Amino acid sequence: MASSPSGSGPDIVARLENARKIYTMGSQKVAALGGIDICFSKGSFWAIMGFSGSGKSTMMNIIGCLDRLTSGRYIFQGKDISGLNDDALSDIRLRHIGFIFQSFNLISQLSVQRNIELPLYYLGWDTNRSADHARDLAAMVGLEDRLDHRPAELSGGQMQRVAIARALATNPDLILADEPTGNLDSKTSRQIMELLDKFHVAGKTIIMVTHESHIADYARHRLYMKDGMIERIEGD
Ligand SMILES: Nc1ncnc2c1ncn2[C@@H]1O[C@H](COP(=O)(O)OP(=O)(O)OP(=O)(O)O)[C@@H](O)[C@H]1O
Repeated sequence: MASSPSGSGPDIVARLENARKIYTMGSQKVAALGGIDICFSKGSFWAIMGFSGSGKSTMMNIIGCLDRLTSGRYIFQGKDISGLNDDALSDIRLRHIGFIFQSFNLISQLSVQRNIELPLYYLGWDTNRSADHARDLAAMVGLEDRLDHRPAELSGGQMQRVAIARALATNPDLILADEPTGNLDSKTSRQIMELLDKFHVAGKTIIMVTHESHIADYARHRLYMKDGMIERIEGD
């Protein structure tokens, strides 16, 4: 089974159980997530869609360990991590999750190579080993001849390739992509999606938020959010 609201075992990367996130604004409460059950299997490729305010970012922030549930459980790699503190969550982010953002989020003062090496630096990798690995990753995304460039000297598509290489650097269990083609033209978007698809075919688990249905079509599962709930799931 590729995915389902229920499910357990080693083939599941991430699972939300009755996941609620309530924001309190004065006397008003907003259920950004209203009690969601969903499983993301290893090697699956998901697109999360839905209108503005439907809860997509909230769900990605929870899955990416950037925020905590108000109630319910978040099981990551078989472990309930709902109650972990900020340090433990940031350690999970560093070791197990790769992030790709619409605005690339590269460090402008650092070269392509140094940007890709950054998570390895935080993991304490030896300099030569991380330099070799960064060069291999740059080659995987077609940027082996841009290693010494700064982000400002790259096109948008090339910047997103650097971000993808950086997201892959630690060989994460999960890649989260937030509107990865939001700042790119249609041809470059296609190239970026083909690259992500290549990594999906190689076994990576990818969860992506997008507003664009032709981008969502690259995913094997499409999850539609509405008012903090899962409205429907399409795909095999
Ligand atoms: N920090 C916050 N404080 C209060 N309410 C919030 C907060 N973050 C989100 N919300 C509310 O939670 C609901 C879900 O927001 P969320 O950002 O998850 O939606 P979204 O689907 O990602 O929207 P968009 O497509 O516009 O990014 C919205 O009603 C929003 O106003």
